[in-house]
Amino acid sequence: MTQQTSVQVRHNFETAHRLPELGGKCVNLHGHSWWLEATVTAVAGDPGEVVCEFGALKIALREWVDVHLDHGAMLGIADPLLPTLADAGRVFVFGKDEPAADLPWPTVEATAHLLTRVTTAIASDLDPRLTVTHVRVTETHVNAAEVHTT
Ligand SMILES: Nc1nc2c(c(=O)[nH]1)N=C([C@H](O)[C@H](O)COP(=O)(O)OP(=O)(O)OP(=O)(O)O)CN2
Repeated sequence: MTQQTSVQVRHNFETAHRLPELGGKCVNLHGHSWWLEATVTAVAGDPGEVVCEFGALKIALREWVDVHLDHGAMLGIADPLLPTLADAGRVFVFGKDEPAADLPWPTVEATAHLLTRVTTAIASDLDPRLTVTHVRVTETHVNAAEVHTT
């Protein structure tokens, strides 16, 4: 029987986004208090073994989120507001900035995939045997997206 042990960390960020392709109220530039929950798994480790040290994982994850997203805006590359806002402060551009160059709009689903990639790179740097098995991104108290990897 293969056993897997996971650990989970959380981080929050205050970030605006705009989804003109969805229509309705999402065309307005608006902010959310986002939460990221990332689950990192060690495959077939010793049951007494530490999966990864929480501090190292959180420092790296918080740094990426805080430098790229926190108190900034997430916009799509095709957003007509981009030229106006690009030089006005922190703007993360979906459809352009890595690792979201293939994700055209900053939906909660795309944000979950972006943060899965970021967490995967960080976990891999800490220990190549780690995998990121679950990432949940919450944009409001009632809206969230999850990425599961197997
Ligand atoms: N599949 C998706 N649908 C929507 C997304 C998204 O990222 N993926 N995003 C939004 C908007 O960001 C919007 O802010 C949230 O929309 P909505 O839930 O409709 O609005 P409220 O937060 O005001 O929710 P209430 O339950 O009506 O209070 C929209 N859709």
